[in-house]
Amino acid sequence: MKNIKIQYLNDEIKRLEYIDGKSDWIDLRSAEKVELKAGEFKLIHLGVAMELPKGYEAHIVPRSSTFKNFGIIQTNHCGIVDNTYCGSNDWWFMPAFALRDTVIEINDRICQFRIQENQPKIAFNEVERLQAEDRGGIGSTGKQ
Ligand SMILES: O=c1ccn([C@H]2C[C@H](O)[C@@H](COP(=O)(O)OP(=O)(O)OP(=O)(O)O)O2)c(=O)[nH]1
Repeated sequence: MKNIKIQYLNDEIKRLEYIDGKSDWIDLRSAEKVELKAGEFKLIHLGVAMELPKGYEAHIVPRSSTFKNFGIIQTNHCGIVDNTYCGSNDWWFMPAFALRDTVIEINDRICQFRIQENQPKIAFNEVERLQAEDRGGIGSTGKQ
């Protein structure tokens, strides 16, 4: 079990819930009423800021139903919340692009997140030519 310090924007925001035994992804809600026209972009306030456990980051993705419900896509596809994004002004946002006119109400569940351990430290060792057997590049296994 990990404990996460969390700050909410106001009392109106429904509190986050970890639902044991279902999906371990946690739904995030819009903290504002958002009206977007087709083709508009907005960083939608998610109403939370968190101090993630040491050595963890968070990944934010849309819910599967988000496009059907709201006609928006998350422009960064997967948002990464770094461990250092942990202070009182470090609010979480969903960067959203509307493909149709849409209205998102306060507390609508628009995306989801989970925490994940940081990768190990990495050193890049440059070589002239890799010696491992190659796969023939992208698309080499065909269509079916
Ligand atoms: O969907 C997202 C993605 C990121 N963030 C926050 C957490 C993250 O730690 C910070 C910066 O994200 P990132 O490093 O991906 O963005 P950047 O464009 O490189 O901004 P910065 O200059 O702040 O690093 O923004 C969100 O709230 N939502």
